[in-house]
Amino acid sequence: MQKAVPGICGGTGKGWGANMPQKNELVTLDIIDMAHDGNGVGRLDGMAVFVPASAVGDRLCVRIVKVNRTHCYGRIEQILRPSPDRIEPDCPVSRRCGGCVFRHISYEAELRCKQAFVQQNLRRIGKLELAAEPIEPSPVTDGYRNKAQYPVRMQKGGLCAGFFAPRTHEVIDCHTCKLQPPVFGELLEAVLSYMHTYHVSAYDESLGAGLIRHVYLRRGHRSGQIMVCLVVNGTHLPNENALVDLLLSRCGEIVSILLNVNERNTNVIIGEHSRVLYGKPAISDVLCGVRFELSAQSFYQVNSPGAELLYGVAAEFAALTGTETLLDLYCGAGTIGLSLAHLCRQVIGVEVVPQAVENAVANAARNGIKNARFFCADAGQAAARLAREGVRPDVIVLDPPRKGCAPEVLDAVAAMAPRRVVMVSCDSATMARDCAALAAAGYSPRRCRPVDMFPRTAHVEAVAVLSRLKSD
Ligand SMILES: C[S@@+](CC[C@H](N)C(=O)[O-])C[C@H]1O[C@@H](n2cnc3c(N)ncnc32)[C@H](O)[C@@H]1O
Repeated sequence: MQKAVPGICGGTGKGWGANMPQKNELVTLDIIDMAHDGNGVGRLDGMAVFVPASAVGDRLCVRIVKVNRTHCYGRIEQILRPSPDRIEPDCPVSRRCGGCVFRHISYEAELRCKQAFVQQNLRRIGKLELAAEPIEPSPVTDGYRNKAQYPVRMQKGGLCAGFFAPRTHEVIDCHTCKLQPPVFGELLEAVLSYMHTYHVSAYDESLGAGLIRHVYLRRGHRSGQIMVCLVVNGTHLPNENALVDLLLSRCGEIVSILLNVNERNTNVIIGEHSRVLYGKPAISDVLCGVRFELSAQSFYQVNSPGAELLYGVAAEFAALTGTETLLDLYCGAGTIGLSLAHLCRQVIGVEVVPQAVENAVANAARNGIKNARFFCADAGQAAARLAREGVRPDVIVLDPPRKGCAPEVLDAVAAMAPRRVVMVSCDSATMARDCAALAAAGYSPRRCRPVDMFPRTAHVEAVAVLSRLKSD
């Protein structure tokens, strides 16, 4: 336990003993670990204190800002002795926007944290005795995002656009983000200037009124093609031609300008229907040597050089020989399956978003890939149906959203008895849980390797492979 140090951080000097820390008290704290959301962790009488923007090795004067029964939260008042991992943060809003929780430590230190997060999840959640292989660093750590979704709101009498502050719908006004290419900031400012000129309103979620909700931008990393999609609480915008002319005058890489209609009271950003204001309904990009068409609704990994690494690890773990049937569940626009199609006999892809499936089908055709077919269905229902129909894939790739696989998906996967299951996941906690469920169903987790797809943020991707214990 660290006692408050009188004089240094203005603490009371009292020993904590069995006393609970009190809100607003100042304590001296050594940071000894990192939590999965990027907060540093210190201990007061065994009670965990979570401190944003701290680093292992820091000695801090911390103000207690929230006390719960088992843990509390603190805010740095003074750094008494800095961690050797510390660097000067290079973003003025990183603390407030909550995206880049690691801007204050070196990338090497961030990678060590992420390696430990994945390892802890395998052990604590999955109860798996599997050593995570060394993390693959991202080839790029800034400007890597190929997609941005800026909320637009009226705040304090002015137009604001940027990012939601953590756990709120308060918009942090920020037009440039180090994780995004600079052209995204220029396009956002063009939209705001159009809104000023033509008095176009921003969405007000408390009233369900106002027009522009989000500015959604996507840029093909290899192709350079840009999509500008305005998510609108309505079907039309004033002076649409002026908006198009302004955007095109600011950026020569735009191939698609869309008006996406979202009139629902929902946190889901993109609505179902889009109208083309200029160019094409989709952009294209090249990933792993395959050209992909991408609509606004289609999932596409946000860090393209990182995605090539990720898919490379998935390919290594899938160990295809050319004879296999590969089932790609949660396939998005078909990126994993199509990048592996030349290594197997056939690919079956399943995805729930219709526009992504349309993209996947078109992507197979435009790349001359004839051994891939795609279904629009819920992964659980499709897997159960394929299992009932006697489809026996040799390898199944699972790349679910953050919440992981539904139990019925894992049951159907086990019923199809593939030789190997490759799990690709952006949440190693749910991945560990799902690996444990497959282990209970007769699969042995063999390897796991983290891949850092999201530098400077708390997120990390991981790939695992499990093989069937019983061969029949
Ligand atoms: C993490 S993304 C992976 C997509 C693709 N494998 C890739 O790397 O681009 C997860 C995908 O699962 C889809 N999805 C979410 N829930 C689903 C469900 N219940 N059934 C099928 N697909 C689902 C999402 O639309 C998204 O495309």
